[in-house]
Formats: sequence, C-alpha cells, structure tokens
Amino acid sequence: QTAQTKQAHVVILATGGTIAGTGATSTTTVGYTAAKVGVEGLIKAVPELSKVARVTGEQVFQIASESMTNEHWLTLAKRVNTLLAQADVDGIVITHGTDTLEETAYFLNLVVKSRKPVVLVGAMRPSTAISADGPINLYNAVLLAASPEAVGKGVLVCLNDQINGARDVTKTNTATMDTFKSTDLGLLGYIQGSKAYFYRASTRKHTVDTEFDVSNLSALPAVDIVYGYANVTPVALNAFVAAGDKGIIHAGTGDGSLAAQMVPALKAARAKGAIIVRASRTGTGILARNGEANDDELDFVVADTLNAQKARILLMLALTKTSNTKDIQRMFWTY
Ligand SMILES: NC(=O)CC[C@H](N)C(=O)O
Repeated sequence: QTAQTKQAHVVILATGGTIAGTGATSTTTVGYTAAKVGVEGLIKAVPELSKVARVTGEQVFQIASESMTNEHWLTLAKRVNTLLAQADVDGIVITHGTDTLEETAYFLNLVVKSRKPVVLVGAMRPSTAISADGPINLYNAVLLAASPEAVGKGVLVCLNDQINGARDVTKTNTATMDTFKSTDLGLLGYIQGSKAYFYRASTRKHTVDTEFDVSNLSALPAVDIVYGYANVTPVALNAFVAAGDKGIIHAGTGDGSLAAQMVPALKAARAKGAIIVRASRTGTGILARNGEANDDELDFVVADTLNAQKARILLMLALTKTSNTKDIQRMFWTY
C-alpha cells in the first residue's frame, strides 16, 4: 500500500482588483468594474485548484488596489502572520489589484514572520473577458504557494507564468498581461507544466530575517513622495512637511538630482526632522550616496535600487524603529 502524500493547505486571502472584476460584455477589457466577485466565486471558477492544494478562502477586503492604505496593509499583514503561525496552513495566496500589488508585496516581504510561501496574484483582464488571465494566474499562484521550492524565498508575485520577487518587481505596462517585470535584476523563475522552477533569489533580507514587527502597530508614520521634473516648485514638498510628514521620498530626475529651487526646501524639511530619501524617477539603476547631491553634508539617505513607492514603504517601517539617518541608510542597503 502506497502512502498518500497529504495535500498542502493554501489559504486564499481576497482583496479585490481586476482578478475579481466584471465587465458588461466578454470584450470589455477596459471600463469594467474591479472588485465584484467574492473569494468563493474566484475559487469556484478554477476547479483545477483541488489538484494542487486544499484551498480555503477569506474575503479580507473588496477594493481596487489604488485605494489600498497603510491601515489595509497592517490588517492584511496581521492576518497573514496569524494564519502562517497555524500548523495546518502551508501557504497563502493574496488576490489583489495590480496597480499597487508590488507595494503590498514589498510591505509583506518586510513584515511577514514566516518562511512559508506568500504569493500575490492579480489579473489584467476582468473575470468576464475572453481569455481572462485570472483563472490561470490563480492556479499558478496556488500551486506555487503549495510548492516546497517557494519556502524561504520571500514574498512572491506570480502572473503570466512568471515568478518575481517582491523587492524588485514593478508594474511596467498599463494594460498588457506581461506588465510585471523585475526590470533591473530579473525574474526568479517560471511556472510551466504545473511546476515551479526557480533560477535565482534576491540577496536582500526579507520575512523572518527583518527587524520589523507590525504586531503592535495600528498606524505607520506619514511618508509621501515628491516627484522631480523641469520647472518643479517646492509647493507640494512644503505642504507635506506642514502636514507633519516624518519622511519624504524625493523621486528625482536621472541619478536623483535635486533642482536648485528644491534644495533650500529639502534642507528646511530635514531641519524640521523629516527624513529625506533620494530616489530616482528613471525606474532602473542604483541611487548611490554623494553623487548628484552631497548626502553626507545634507544628512540625506539614498534609496539604492528601490523605486519611490517601495522606498516609501521601507522608510515608514524604518521610522517605526529609528530616526537615525545612518541606521536608516543601513536598512536601505539591507532590504
Ligand atoms: N488590473 C488591475 O487589477 C487594475 C484594476 C485596479 N485599478 C486595481 O489595481 O485594483
């Protein structure tokens, strides 16, 4: 008699997005309504899930991901940590709108306290469309969350048969199904023939190896993003600082350059205690210290290869621990 291998238990946490979207007709791929189908509907649409895992579902939110807030993230992270602490849960799949999916993934990558797989998945076509990508993406995400290869890899993003790491992936296209790319540092692997293949891993610390803990937090420090462009003025920056922001991400032109008219306002913001992080609007490349600005003299931090929206997340979490710029810079080189 052969021993039956026990199926992995994967919990699907549904949050909304296009994967749960519905359109008026099968050719409606824009102008549809996101966040309509509930988690049971998502599971029922893919009976093949039962071949790769024992699946249960929970509706955590039902929103379009552009409306995701810090409070949503704290709620989600606490639920993920509670579930993963249970011996009978082997992995988690989070269905999510694609617009801020990379941000939720990176937030969880820094605060999940488990090596068990956490996979974020979405879709670019609503559930009612011809060749909707949601069902195959959900199938791939569940098999990935159930696979031993995904253990200890950090939070993963899985769409379009590709596995990307939370730190490096970004949404690169407004509409196409190959929108998620790790533009600089490359994808981690593929799903093919109902199997996960990994080829690389990030060298940066994540999940159980981070110093961040949200279990006792009910809010995160206010951090906003200021964009660099020709003819920029400090109006937005000054408004953020006046509103009490504890940190500012400056998504500067090129190598994070600062317009001459921004420098006095950034210095004033730093003098008021706000942490200034220089990032780049270019989307790829390293932001190193003391290049386009003298960060040592200004007491600024640089974002390394993080894009502005991910730098915002790391700075918020950093500020829950310290306001020392040397320590915060170390974190930007660690995570
Ligand atoms: N493809 C999508 O999921 C985008 C839908 C919506 N804007 C969201 O992010 O939730």
